[in-house]
Amino acid sequence: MRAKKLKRNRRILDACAETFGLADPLPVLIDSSFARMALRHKVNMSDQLHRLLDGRNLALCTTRCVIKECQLLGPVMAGTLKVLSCLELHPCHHKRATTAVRCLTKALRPVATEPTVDEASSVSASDPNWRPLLASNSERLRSLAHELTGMPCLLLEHGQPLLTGLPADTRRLLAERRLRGLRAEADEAAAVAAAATVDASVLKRRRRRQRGANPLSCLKKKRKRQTEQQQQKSDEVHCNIDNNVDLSSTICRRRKRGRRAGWSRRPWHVRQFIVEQLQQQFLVFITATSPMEVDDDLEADSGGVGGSQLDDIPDEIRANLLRLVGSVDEVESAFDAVMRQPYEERTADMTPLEKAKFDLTFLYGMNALYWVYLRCQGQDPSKHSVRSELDRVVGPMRRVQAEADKARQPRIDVDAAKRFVKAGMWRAAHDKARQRRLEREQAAATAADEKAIGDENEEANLDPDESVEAAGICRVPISDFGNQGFVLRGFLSPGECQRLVDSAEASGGLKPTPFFRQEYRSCHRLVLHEPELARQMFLRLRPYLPDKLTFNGQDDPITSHRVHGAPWLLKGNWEPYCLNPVLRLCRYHPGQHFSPHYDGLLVHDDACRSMQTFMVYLTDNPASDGGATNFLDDGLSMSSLISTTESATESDGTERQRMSAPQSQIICQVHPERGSLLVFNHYRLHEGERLAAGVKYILRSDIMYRRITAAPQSDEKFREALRLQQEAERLESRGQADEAQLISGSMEDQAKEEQLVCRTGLKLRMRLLTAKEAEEYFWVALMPYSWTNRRLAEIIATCWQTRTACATLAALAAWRWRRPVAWLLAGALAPTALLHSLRLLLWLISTRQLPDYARFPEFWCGEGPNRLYGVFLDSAEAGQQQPPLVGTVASLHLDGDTCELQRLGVLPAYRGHGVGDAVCRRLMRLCANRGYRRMQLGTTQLQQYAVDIYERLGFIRTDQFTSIILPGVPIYRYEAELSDAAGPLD
Ligand SMILES: O=C(O)CCC(=O)C(=O)O
Ligand SMILES: [Fe+2]
Repeated sequence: MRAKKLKRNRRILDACAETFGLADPLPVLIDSSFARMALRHKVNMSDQLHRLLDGRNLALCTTRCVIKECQLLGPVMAGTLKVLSCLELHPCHHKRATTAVRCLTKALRPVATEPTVDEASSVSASDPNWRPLLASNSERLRSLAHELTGMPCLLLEHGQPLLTGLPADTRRLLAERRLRGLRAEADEAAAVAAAATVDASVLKRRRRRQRGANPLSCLKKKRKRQTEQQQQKSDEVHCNIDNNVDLSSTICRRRKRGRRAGWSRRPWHVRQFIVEQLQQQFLVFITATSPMEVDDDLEADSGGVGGSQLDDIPDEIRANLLRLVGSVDEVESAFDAVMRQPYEERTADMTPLEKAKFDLTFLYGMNALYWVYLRCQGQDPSKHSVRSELDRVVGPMRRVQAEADKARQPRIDVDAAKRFVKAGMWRAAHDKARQRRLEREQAAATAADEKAIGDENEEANLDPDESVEAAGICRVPISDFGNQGFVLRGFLSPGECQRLVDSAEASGGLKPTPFFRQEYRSCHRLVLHEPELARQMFLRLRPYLPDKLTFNGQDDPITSHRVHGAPWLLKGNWEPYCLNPVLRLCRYHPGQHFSPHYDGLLVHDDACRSMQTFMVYLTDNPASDGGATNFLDDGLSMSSLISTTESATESDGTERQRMSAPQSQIICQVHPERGSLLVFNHYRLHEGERLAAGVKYILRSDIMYRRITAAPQSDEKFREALRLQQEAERLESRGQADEAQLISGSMEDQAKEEQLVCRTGLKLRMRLLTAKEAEEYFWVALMPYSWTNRRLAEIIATCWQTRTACATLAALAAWRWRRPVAWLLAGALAPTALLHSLRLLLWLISTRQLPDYARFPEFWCGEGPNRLYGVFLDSAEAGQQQPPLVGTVASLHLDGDTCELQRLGVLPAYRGHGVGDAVCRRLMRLCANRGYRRMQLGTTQLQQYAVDIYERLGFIRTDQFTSIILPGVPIYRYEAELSDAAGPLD
């Protein structure tokens, strides 16, 4: 028999002996299924079981009822009967034979071990340690035996006897015993501490004793010659871990053999080990800190330590202790949840990706726990081999995450796109062209010229015969937009437009846009990836685009060029170089529209980004049918747009709500003309007007620009900071908080700041706080409240103070001159004043009780993607060491893919510059990049500045109510979709 197997069996039996004590000889109850198998495979039961069970003395026995049942089964069981008859009889007390299962179940029950006088047997059932092993090939019986005895069982598999593992209850019992042992040790330490001063050496010795290789390591161990002392030390560690479990070899074996059936049991030991170690540290710490008693139910209650003892511990230590106990509990319950189900069962329904994620997370979790353990020991885990172990796991985790991310980007409807291509109606022209070229070649007429034309169009998707060049593209300006917006009439030929429309319809992929409310956008869309078509359209467009755009970094680029972006990132010359190959084909039916918006932009990096929208109308829609593209004045409040939300009954009888711009806000209109191209800078507020009749199709893309001059040297640091910050955010949003922390840590302080220019050219420094900074800046969180407070006070001053003063004066007058009118006046004013004081009081109380207010540090400083992210703004006056804080904004994780914008506040002196818009837009992008799809917020009618900002940014009011705190003041709930906000930070 293999040594490993023997070792395992020995460990199991030792554990049983430690938990229950084992009788000698060890009774083995054999049932007919086991005996039958033994007979079939010619197994000598006493010999083989003796060897299997580590050479222990065994007493093989059976019961009368088992034999009786065999007799009843007749000649089939004759051989088995013979085998069973050779065994000793365990007294089963059944005067009338019962079924073997019932009899064995009773025999296995510890209470059934009382001997009877009349039944002589060599099996000593009077022994209090009498706890038999069941030998049975019946699974049902074995699981019953596990429950009743807590002992492992024996079975025969392919003629080989096997010992099953320890039942879960026994393992738990064993762990408790060990924990109790540890407590006793800790109590001893307490006694020593009480007798003399704290014996620091105890702690010191413990700390040294635990040092050693990471038992969770999967790396190959370096063979070292151990000194006697080291050997002793490692023995101690192993005896602390578990007499029977060598964790490193366990994990290694798992890696080598894959996940066999026994795998799921192993991490239980790991968990037990870590939990024990943490608790042990905790106990030792408490006993060493003060000579007090440690409550026996330490881990049972919430705090873990009795109230009176808690009082003796200094505040800062107490909080840490309680957190430690709480964390240990959490760890335990998390592991329990995972371990409750066998591995195979738990992962049965998982996709390979989910399975890989589960495995890696588990591995990462175990190593992370060991990291915690080392920290508890006072060691620096970053210098320990657990560090390399964690690093090693992170690589595959990243790859798995990258795969998962891919799955989360179902932007292009691949099937529809394939059908679009397959339908090939718009490619027909290309095939036709090729055919003609071949014919022409064959005819060898005007070979050189024609071949040149043919080559040019070889891969063309656009129709060479319907060349718009011939018809002439006509450039038409829009208002005073200049190069920032114009129309190219006849950009696509009618045939090209029709083929695009037909192919889109044939693909069946035109669907409502996901994540958008119908009130906001009701048209249908097909997203395509067509690099060749994009390339050809760009070649046609290129002559009409400026050769370069120049940003000097001084002027306000947003007003002069109307593109999104920070000036320091835009500074320099840019040239148009391609169209975004991701094309969006939209269809409007009567009643459908697209509310006022700014188009999203595509940023590859700081040298390559989109700046202009490319939009071709594929249909003619006369002005009387609506459906124009309206350019809007964005200097006006968005609230006017919201207020024009209207409800209309469409021709099909459906009732539709729609947000649209009022006439007064429209600067100019472009009516759809088949084949016309509309080019305009992204940062132009516009809308797709409601279509009244007919069908409208458009094809949309983005014009990409790239840098032609080097980025300014001085901005190197900023770019690096931006890259690091994005990387940290990416990691953090994937739950790799530790790594994100490392990256954040490597960012220099100054580099963490970004420059932001607001609408009126005001430059600000914007800062994303780290958890640590957030803790330090905690007080800042109160600012928006104090502003609200001030605003409220202003309101109240106009009524409450004046009314109180009036009421007091009236009362004085009435008292002095005894005028009934004054009495009446005082009586009328006093209750209103009282009511307002009451309101103020209520507001103050509720402010302090707001859940997010109370838990603010927790949100700011908690790990993981649920954190609240804050952006703080300083004025960026040159040379100012400590620039004043001018505003805050933050975001709070709500649930799933929804977050909440909170604490937007801009000092009154800085309002009206577009600061609020800029930071909110930035926050929306940050949140969208983190995977949030929706952002909600709550505000009141009193905060008109904020309301305007939200509405400008596309937030839609979803609810309105009044609360007891501010009676009569409407409270609004707003919501915005973030799906278009995602993208690299610019
Ligand atoms: O349909 C229109 O006229 C406007 C469409 C639009 O703005 C867009 O798709 O982004
Ligand atoms: Fe648009």
